[in-house]
Amino acid sequence: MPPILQQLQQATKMISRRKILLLVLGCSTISLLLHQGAQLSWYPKLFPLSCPPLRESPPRPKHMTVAFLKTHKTAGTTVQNILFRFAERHNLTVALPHPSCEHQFCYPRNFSAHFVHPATRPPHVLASHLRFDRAELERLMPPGTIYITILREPAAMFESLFSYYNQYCPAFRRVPNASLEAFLQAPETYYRAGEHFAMFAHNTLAYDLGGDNERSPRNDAAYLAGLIRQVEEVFSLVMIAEYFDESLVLLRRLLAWDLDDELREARQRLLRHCFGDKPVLRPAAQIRTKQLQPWQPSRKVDIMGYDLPGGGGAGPATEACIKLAMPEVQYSNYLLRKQKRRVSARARPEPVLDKPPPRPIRGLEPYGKIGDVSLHLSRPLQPGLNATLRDGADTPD
Ligand SMILES: Nc1ncnc2c1ncn2[C@@H]1O[C@H](COP(=O)(O)OS(=O)(=O)O)[C@@H](OP(=O)(O)O)[C@H]1O
Repeated sequence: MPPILQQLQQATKMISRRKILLLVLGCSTISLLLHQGAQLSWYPKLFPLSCPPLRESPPRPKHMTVAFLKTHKTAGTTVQNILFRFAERHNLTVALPHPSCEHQFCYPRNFSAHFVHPATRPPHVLASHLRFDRAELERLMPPGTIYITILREPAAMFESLFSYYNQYCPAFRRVPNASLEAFLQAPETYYRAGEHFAMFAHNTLAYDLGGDNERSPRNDAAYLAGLIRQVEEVFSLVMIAEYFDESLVLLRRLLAWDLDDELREARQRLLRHCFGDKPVLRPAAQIRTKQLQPWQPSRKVDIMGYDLPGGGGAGPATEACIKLAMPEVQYSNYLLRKQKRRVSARARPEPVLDKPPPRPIRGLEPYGKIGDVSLHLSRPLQPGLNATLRDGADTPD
């Protein structure tokens, strides 16, 4: 090949190598800018391509109809307390058991709408223990109700059931020295299917969810798969006790409730004004404030709680603390009394007055006084308002 041609070939090779090198450099720079550009202060000026800031979507309205299936020993009381207090604050009706059903809607019977106290129907919120029955709950709750439940890792849950229902469940009562180890070594020695409260010793979660706790997944995998499918179909959220905080975040989002501030405020008030910075756990017998004594499943099991310093004493500050800290059984009773009064106030006919009432004096006590409201308000009272105001100042039994 003539030398000129050889030189030309070499020059072409050099140019292509340079081109490839430049191309590679160019690509790397663009890629670096695209991936790291956000951290470089000059990036937005060079590439004004970033998306416009997302416009904040308007807040969703709070969802006000909720049925929470409170399963046993799964941290459900905490959720129930949140729901009860939310309901009271928003003047919602809470479905509560008829007194003959105690505080668990006649558990272990299948839930029936007949178990609900008439003064608490139709409800917005339901959050007490019951055995799930979809058709009956749908008969009771308004259309559009969101269903929620909570589960817990079964071994921890069983341990909790064993100690709590030790004297309640016959299978546990038979175990010598109330020993969990002895029970676990030979459960069939102590367990009799079909006995009252037998479900606390065998597949409690399946039973609470309305399933058959005697069907073993080992012999009947299809049954269990079907039950799980039903649960997934009905419940919009299945909370998990081991992920309680995360579950609360999901609950709050699902219902569009703004719980953060309320929970933080309640906690601070409890610590600062009610129990002090280091609340002391006490056995129920040592809790002098009756409304704060937790419910005891038997004399042999001591469920602990908290007491107000000096047993509380009278006054609005004590009442506010009691309302915040009251365990669920007393709180259910308190809500029931309040809702019964609301219903009877609604049913009461307006009094027929011979003489018209004295004209209200404008400018005098514009906000009225609890217990003396009707004299000083410039507008006539709505039926039931007197009762509502008094309810706010009510002290539970
Ligand atoms: N936030 C949170 N996270 C995880 N675990 C929690 C929480 N709150 C309560 N608990 C534990 O739940 C057990 C009580 O459950 P319940 O409230 O459902 O009990 S009950 O069925 O109403 O009696 C009970 O379990 P044990 O202590 O193992 O008995 C509580 O300690």
